[in-house]
Amino acid sequence: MSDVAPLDPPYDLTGKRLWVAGHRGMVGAAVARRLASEPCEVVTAGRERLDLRRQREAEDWMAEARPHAIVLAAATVGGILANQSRPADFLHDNLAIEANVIEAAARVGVEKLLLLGSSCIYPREAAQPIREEALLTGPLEPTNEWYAIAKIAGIKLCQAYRRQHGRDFISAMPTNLYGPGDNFDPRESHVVPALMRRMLEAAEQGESRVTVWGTGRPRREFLYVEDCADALVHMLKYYSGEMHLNVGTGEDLTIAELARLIAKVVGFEGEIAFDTSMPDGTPRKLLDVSRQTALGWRPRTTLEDGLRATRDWFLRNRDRARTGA
Ligand SMILES: NC(=O)C1=CN([C@@H]2O[C@H](COP(=O)(O)OP(=O)(O)OC[C@H]3O[C@@H](n4cnc5c(N)ncnc54)[C@H](OP(=O)(O)O)[C@@H]3O)[C@@H](O)[C@H]2O)C=CC1
Ligand SMILES: C[C@H]1O[C@H](OP(=O)(O)OP(=O)(O)OC[C@H]2O[C@@H](n3cnc4c(=O)[nH]c(N)nc43)[C@H](O)[C@@H]2O)[C@@H](O)[C@@H](O)C1=O
Repeated sequence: MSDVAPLDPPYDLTGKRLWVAGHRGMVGAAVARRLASEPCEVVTAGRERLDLRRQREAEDWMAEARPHAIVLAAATVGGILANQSRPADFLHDNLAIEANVIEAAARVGVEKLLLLGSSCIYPREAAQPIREEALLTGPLEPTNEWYAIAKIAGIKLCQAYRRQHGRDFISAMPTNLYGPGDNFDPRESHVVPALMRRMLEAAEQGESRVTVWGTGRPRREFLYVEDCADALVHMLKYYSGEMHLNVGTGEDLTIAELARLIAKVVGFEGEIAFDTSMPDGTPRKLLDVSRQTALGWRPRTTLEDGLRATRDWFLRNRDRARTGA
């Protein structure tokens, strides 16, 4: 038995103004696409006008836009190497964005706010599958502790504003995501876009070998971003509570298995080598998705189908995808 049940009646999006913060990013763009089929208005502002690390800019925008609800998908985001090499950016930027948006939202009386966290908030050695209660029960994974601390602070801000000011601010902890709009820059990216691009280019150039970072033994769970966006909209409508909620598939695989699947999807037939001088990161982070299931949501896209759709998006959008070029 789960301790969550869908809100009845749900939070009604009809006629509401929803601000998607981070609408040009992979998740924010998918949320904006998903909201197009809801009876609400989506408002957005680009970073050139609104840098959410600046409190004044966040406050001025909130006073002007007056959203009823917010999906906070703006963040400094990156894969294992980006996290390791830019600890100050990952800690400072994310703390500042969360604090500024949440405080400004509370001031103007925003009805509902959904904060995006990440499965890296959990202890490195958490029991698998990871239940929400594992938060703050042990040491974090060193490669991403800076980012994790900021995301944990975000969860706590939502809880604190709920307790002190009665705000319906909730938080979602998605597993590793991938899909259209992902970052394909090799130093910044997560594993799916990194390997997809490396293997596509190797196949195109007739290379016989690609290198995968680490031992290939860590296990990861991957959720297609369009499914994630659907889960987030479901949460907005059907969830209210202090507890952060896991968002995932409940299934994982090793990085070596993922590499073989990506090779199949992009048509790379050469050798897959492992560079063990690169970090493995967390050995495993499989989410327990019982609460998500109890809320009435489950994912639709298989990993192989999602990888095919991501490949097709990348091939169609090479000129505008983030590649670090
Ligand atoms: N990708 C993943 O695997 C996972 C992501 N998440 C979470 O989902 C959320 C979105 O991630 P994702 O879409 O992958 O990341 P992206 O890097 O694709 O998008 C991040 C977005 O945030 C915006 N942004 C960053 N800094 C600022 C700032 N200072 N002011 C205003 N806007 C800013 C970016 O704007 P611009 O376009 O101008 O750069 C961009 O639109 C994050 O909170 C992340 O933690 C959670 C689990 C896994
Ligand atoms: C979503 C999550 O993302 C980050 O954590 P992570 O799960 O470790 O993310 P990752 O996708 O970068 O790596 C997954 C695994 O894959 C291996 N791997 C192989 N080859 C490549 C490769 O070429 N690039 C990358 N990036 N990883 C590779 C890599 O060594 C690791 O074992 C957090 O920092 C944090 O930001 C967070 O929340």
